[in-house]
Amino acid sequence: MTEITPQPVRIGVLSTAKIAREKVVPGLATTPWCVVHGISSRDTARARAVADDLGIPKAYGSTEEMLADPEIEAVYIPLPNDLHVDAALAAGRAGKHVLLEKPTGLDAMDAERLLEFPRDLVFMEGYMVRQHPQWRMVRDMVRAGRIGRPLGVQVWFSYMNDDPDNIRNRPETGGGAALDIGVYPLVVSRFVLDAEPIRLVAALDRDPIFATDRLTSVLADFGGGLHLTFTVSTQSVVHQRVTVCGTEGRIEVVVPFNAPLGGETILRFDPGTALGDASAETIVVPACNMYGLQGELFAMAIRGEAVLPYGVGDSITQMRLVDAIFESARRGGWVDL
Ligand SMILES: NC(=O)C1=CN([C@@H]2O[C@H](COP(=O)(O)OP(=O)(O)OC[C@H]3O[C@@H](n4cnc5c(N)ncnc54)[C@H](OP(=O)(O)O)[C@@H]3O)[C@@H](O)[C@H]2O)C=CC1
Ligand SMILES: O=C1CO[C@H](CO)[C@@H](O)[C@@H]1O
Repeated sequence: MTEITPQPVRIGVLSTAKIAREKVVPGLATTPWCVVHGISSRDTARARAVADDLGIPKAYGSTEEMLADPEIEAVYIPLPNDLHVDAALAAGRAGKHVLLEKPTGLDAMDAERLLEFPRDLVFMEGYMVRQHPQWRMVRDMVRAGRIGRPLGVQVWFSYMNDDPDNIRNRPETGGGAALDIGVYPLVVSRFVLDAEPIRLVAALDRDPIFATDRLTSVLADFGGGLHLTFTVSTQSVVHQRVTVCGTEGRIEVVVPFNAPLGGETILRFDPGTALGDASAETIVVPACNMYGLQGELFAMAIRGEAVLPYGVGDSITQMRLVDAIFESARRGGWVDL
């Protein structure tokens, strides 16, 4: 049988962001479904230098220049969070499909503007964790009843970043723990539990200089005796771990969010018959590049070879949850969703 070679989707990368240079562009090179054809920057020389470095044919000195190029079919948007929605809408107006970095924008009102994104173009948000097989495995195990009746998800996710110039430490660029990483516990628990939170309560601590939330803890009630608890921090020892617990077992996701690219990852399944980790079984998840898998799904959807399970509606839901975190912290109580 002849194998059909896809016509690769020509993607333009909208900025020389660190995530683009270090992870997403190399990830996109792992799939035959797309090719990075151009990169733009506020600075033409920077775009050219990064293009040469990464083997990208075209470089542009502005977003507008790249969006005007008919050779670019789709764009990947790794801009500061406050620029996400405007850039996605501009790309849509130019007829380009969009892969938008998380979080969608600054808040739900910002995200709702994406309802104007053309329906005949593909829109995908870059929650790369949903493409990692380790999360598919966890969801399959939960669905198969391996942990009995699910009761809750517990998450810690933190890093140390005290650089005042970093977009994560600037309120005007959508900085802070909730927006940068609080979105991940929400997205993975909604993914593995196949359920939505009905209310939440949150506490947060703001950096006195940056004014961003640097330590944010949330209890989200999914109803029916199902809870998510998480803490995220931008100024803590680096750590990330997720435990999904049920009546008959628990699954620990050892590197849940920044899973190594091209390296194995580990899940631990523990039926809880002995204390500590004594009864835990180690499950090795084969190496993969989740940014490559994400780009492949995006490109396949553009070519009509895949249907995306999430669209703008899901992005708005995520941002409503983040809004509720801030509202709860402000009001000091439960917020119904
Ligand atoms: N999914 C994931 O794993 C990750 C996602 N992200 C997301 O990607 C996005 C970018 O993050 P990150 O790579 O850390 O950010 P960077 O600060 O490294 O990159 C942002 C880029 O945006 C461009 N830019 C345009 N206008 C501005 C402006 N006014 N201020 C600053 N930069 C501007 C700059 O590129 P230029 O100079 O070329 O114009 C800059 O390099 C964020 O939304 C973040 O949440 C980040 C890391 C991982
Ligand atoms: O989305 C992201 C992936 O994780 C990082 C933390 O380790 C974040 O800072 C980044 O924005």
